Amino acid sequence: MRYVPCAVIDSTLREGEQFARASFSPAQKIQIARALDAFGVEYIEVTSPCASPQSFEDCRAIVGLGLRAKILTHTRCHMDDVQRALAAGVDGINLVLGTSSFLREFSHGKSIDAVIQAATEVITFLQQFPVEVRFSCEDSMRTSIDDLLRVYRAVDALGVDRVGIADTVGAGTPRQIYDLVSRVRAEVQCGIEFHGHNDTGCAVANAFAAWEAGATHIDTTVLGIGERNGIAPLSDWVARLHATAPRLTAHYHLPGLVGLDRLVAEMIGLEIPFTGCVTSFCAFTHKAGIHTKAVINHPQTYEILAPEAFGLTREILTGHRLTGWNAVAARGEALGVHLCPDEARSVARFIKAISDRGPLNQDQVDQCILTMVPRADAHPVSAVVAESEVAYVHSVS
Ligand SMILES: CC(=O)SCCNC(=O)CCNC(=O)[C@H](O)C(C)(C)COP(=O)(O)OP(=O)(O)OC[C@H]1O[C@@H](n2cnc3c(N)ncnc32)[C@H](O)[C@@H]1OP(=O)(O)O
Ligand SMILES: O=C(O)CCC(=O)C(=O)O
Ligand SMILES: [Zn+2]
Repeated sequence: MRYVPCAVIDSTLREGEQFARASFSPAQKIQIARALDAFGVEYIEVTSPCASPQSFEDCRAIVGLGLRAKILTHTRCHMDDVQRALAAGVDGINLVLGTSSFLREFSHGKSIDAVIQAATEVITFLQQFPVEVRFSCEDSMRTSIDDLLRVYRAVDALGVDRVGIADTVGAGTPRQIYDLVSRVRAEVQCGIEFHGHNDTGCAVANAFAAWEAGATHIDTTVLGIGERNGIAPLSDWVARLHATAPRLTAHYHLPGLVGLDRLVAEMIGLEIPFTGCVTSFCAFTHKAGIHTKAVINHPQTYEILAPEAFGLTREILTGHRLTGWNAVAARGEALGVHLCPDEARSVARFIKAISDRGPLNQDQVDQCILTMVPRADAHPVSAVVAESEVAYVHSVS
């Protein structure tokens, strides 16, 4: 299958600012924008300059950095908002207007005809300016397909650069997203941006399905931060794409991902989630003996991504009751100690027995190997683990 490229629109500085714990200072926004640009995202979306006086200043300051990434801002479909966006000097404006009956009734009160009228007024006005224009139907997944296609056809005919499909409440399944994007793909000439929330755990899968169906742009945020529990995390999206088509991630500075996640995690005062595909502390950590034996022989047995591609290294844990002699022997080699299989088995049995009382750290495991191996033949530790030995190993810090 031939995969087509897909641009990332990173919205850490817009959707991410809507995260409960986010409140970025101007300096932090600039740090994030520079780090995203160094990583190589194609677009950076920032909060509407209408949100507050500082939001306008921050938007202008980010535009003024002269980054390679295009700077977009996200505004309501309203003349005042887009005029403010133009004044901030952005490269593009991501217009949004809700089309589901929920939002038409309880948010802005407009009919679909009125939505198209508002879109026409704003998009026509923007065409005098050298800015990219995208029009998104907020809550697309809960909008009737007829209404949705009417709006997309109308704005496509007006010449927008992209339409946006927004799964605003994470309602969609990958199959539904695939079907919807395919329908839209068949109707419009312009690009298609997908923005998917993670309320039901499908954000990355849905983004992937959108791309497979013809979406040209995918929205992400660092760590997935956003309203409620957020959207597709940049690292996870890149991991997914890299595993499928590494040539499509070749232009990104992949080793920059972990620094980006750490930067934002520190700013919001949270840990990088252990579920993070690339950047979690355990993304490349192998534990159980069956796994570690095979990984030592050939990492791809239990790795779909190579940690080296992301500037990271794999870790083999040996100090626990699930360990195996192959992992112990490999650790011995790393310490410059050659263990024959029987010696490694003896040490592994010893580690298993004592780690039934709790895991050992690396120093403790190394002490087991270094202190027991010379004795392994003479006093196999297979039979009984002496209390004194247990105490000794536990006391090694
Ligand atoms: C799903 C999403 O994440 S969409 C993006 C969300 N982003 C934001 O909300 C940005 C931050 N927001 C803000 O700073 C403020 O809400 C502002 C400046 C945009 C508007 O503030 P206010 O004028 O005080 O209005 P408020 O926030 O109470 O309500 C939103 C207004 O926008 C209207 N509105 C909502 N969506 C849209 C839209 N897409 N296009 C045009 N108008 C809209 C609502 O009907 C309401 O209008 P009203 O003033 O006639 O009641
Ligand atoms: O503009 C868009 O496409 C998305 C807006 C948004 O954040 C959402 O609908 O969740
Ligand atoms: Zn959103």
